[in-house]
Amino acid sequence: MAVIEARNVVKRYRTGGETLEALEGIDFAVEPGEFVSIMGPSGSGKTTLLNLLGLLDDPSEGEVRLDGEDVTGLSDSERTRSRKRTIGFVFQDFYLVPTLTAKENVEVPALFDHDPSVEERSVDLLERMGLGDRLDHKPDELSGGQKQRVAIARSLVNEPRVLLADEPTGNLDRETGRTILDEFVAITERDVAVVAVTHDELVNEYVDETVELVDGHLGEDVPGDGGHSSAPEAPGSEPRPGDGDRP
Ligand SMILES: Nc1ncnc2c1ncn2[C@@H]1O[C@H](COP(=O)(O)OP(=O)(O)OP(=O)(O)O)[C@@H](O)[C@H]1O
Repeated sequence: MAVIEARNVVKRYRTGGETLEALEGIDFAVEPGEFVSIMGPSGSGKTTLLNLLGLLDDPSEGEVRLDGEDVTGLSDSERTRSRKRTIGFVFQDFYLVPTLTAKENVEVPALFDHDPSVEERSVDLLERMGLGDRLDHKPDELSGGQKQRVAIARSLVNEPRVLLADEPTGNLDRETGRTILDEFVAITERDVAVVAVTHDELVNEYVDETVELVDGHLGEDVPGDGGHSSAPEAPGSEPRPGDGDRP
């Protein structure tokens, strides 16, 4: 069953007396462990769709389902709870807190849970991302790719089942982009679904499927290269730093 699904979703924005239909009836679903990219020209509705899938915004019509349950009618607090339990976000600009260390940044989404295991989870995630020797570095002491990996670790701290990423390789050089995409593939191997909005063709070497958005419509689905099962340059199944410590 799909972990997250949009059914016939329409999104209209009203500004200055005008109505713009940004999404015109979208059906989209992602299964656990699937890696899907959403591509399309600027203004085609990609971020709008990602925000709806991430329960950051409500559709004007249609349904968004988490684990088969329609979440469109939920109250704000119920929706926040569902979002926190199920969904992690990776933003293009990282949004790390400059005064906090890498370890503290990863702990931020779990801060109010008073969960004593959060520090251990943070260290574990950063080690998995190959940042075991950068735990106490602040963002301005890290490279772009390292910052992105801290942001990915942070998105995973509440053990989400879906990771939504907006232009995850947008600010990175190619080699660092590949490292990040390898991380995503490794995450899907833990049954987390990954949805990435992107303009970057490199992403398509790694995904199971690419969907095209054009003017608020979905075009044809294109099977990806299935990086995590076949592409030799996508070694998602290789051991990652820190994996050896895991049971
Ligand atoms: N809050 C808003 N209010 C009014 N119009 C909006 C709002 N957000 C987006 N739009 C409009 O909806 C359409 C889709 O925008 P969206 O940001 O989803 O596109 P996108 O495909 O992510 O674009 P890009 O690749 O440039 O980020 C655009 O025409 C945009 O101007």
